[in-house]
Amino acid sequence: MIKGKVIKNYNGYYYIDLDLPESLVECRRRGKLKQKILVGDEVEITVLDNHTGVIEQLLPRRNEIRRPGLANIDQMVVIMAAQSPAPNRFLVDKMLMTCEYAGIHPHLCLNKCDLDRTIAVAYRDFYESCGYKTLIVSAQTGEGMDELLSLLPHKMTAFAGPSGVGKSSLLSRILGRNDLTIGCVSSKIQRGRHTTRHSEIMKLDYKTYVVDTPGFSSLEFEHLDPKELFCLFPDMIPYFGNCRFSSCLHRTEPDCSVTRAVAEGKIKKERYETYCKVLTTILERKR
Ligand SMILES: Nc1nc2c(ncn2[C@@H]2O[C@H](COP(=O)(O)OP(=O)(O)OP(=O)(O)O)[C@@H](O)[C@H]2O)c(=O)[nH]1
Ligand SMILES: [Zn+2]
Repeated sequence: MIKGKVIKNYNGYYYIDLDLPESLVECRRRGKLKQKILVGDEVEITVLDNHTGVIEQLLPRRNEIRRPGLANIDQMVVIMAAQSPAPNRFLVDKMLMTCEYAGIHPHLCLNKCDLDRTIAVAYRDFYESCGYKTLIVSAQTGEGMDELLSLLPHKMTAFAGPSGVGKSSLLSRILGRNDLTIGCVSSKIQRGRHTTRHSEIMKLDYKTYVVDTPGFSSLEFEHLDPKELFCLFPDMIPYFGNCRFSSCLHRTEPDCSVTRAVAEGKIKKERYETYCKVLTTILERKR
């Protein structure tokens, strides 16, 4: 059996990249294999002839997201625009939290810096000080593209962001700079707004993949235990654990190490506000 990666799932066929030259194999799955297979999954296959085969086994997943279904994402680039549409800190926070929840390492990318550099720099300074790598780019002028490209080798990188921020434009630039070794063309990412979108991984180079995540938005956090919410804010974690009450949710409780850190400016007020806002939603839904 040979190991490969599912890069596309279409009409019951799985397209497996074996990471060899010219090695895209069209596979069916073995009937007894009951688990759902996602794009991004690592599998073991039997090759039947030149380019067809059978998936025999699903290998363990490192992480997964549901909408769209994708597995084994090494990093997520959360894209916002510096302008049109205007960025929104609460939305950025929620997307970062969604990545943290899924166990995916996020970076932030401010596109359209040609339209408003001041906003882009303000976002970068803010999120870099929260510990997130933040890039300033322009798909239009090409500024910052080298730094973005330097993040990609030997990883599977997913791109997410609200509509209109320039995901397709950035991906086209990324793909245009590289030879695609398998039959995926960049026109595939220029689909219309209302067509059915399925995730398809595009291969840039050896072990280097990019994937758009249409429909990936922030998680609804209603199923999260209120006590776990804190773990989704890596910048706040160092101040956690010294509260008087072990049940502390860090709002109005006395002698709380988190609210103290906010008052001392060690935790950013805006991040703490996101925490409180999401916590309120979780608590209301639990009622
Ligand atoms: N000024 C400027 N415009 C840009 C830039 N990147 C993208 N745009 C424009 O922004 C608009 C939206 O870009 P898309 O690449 O379609 O955005 P998207 O995020 O893929 O949008 P959806 O397909 O709706 O998810 C287009 O008109 C692009 O030409 C940029 O860096 N600067
Ligand atoms: Zn507390």
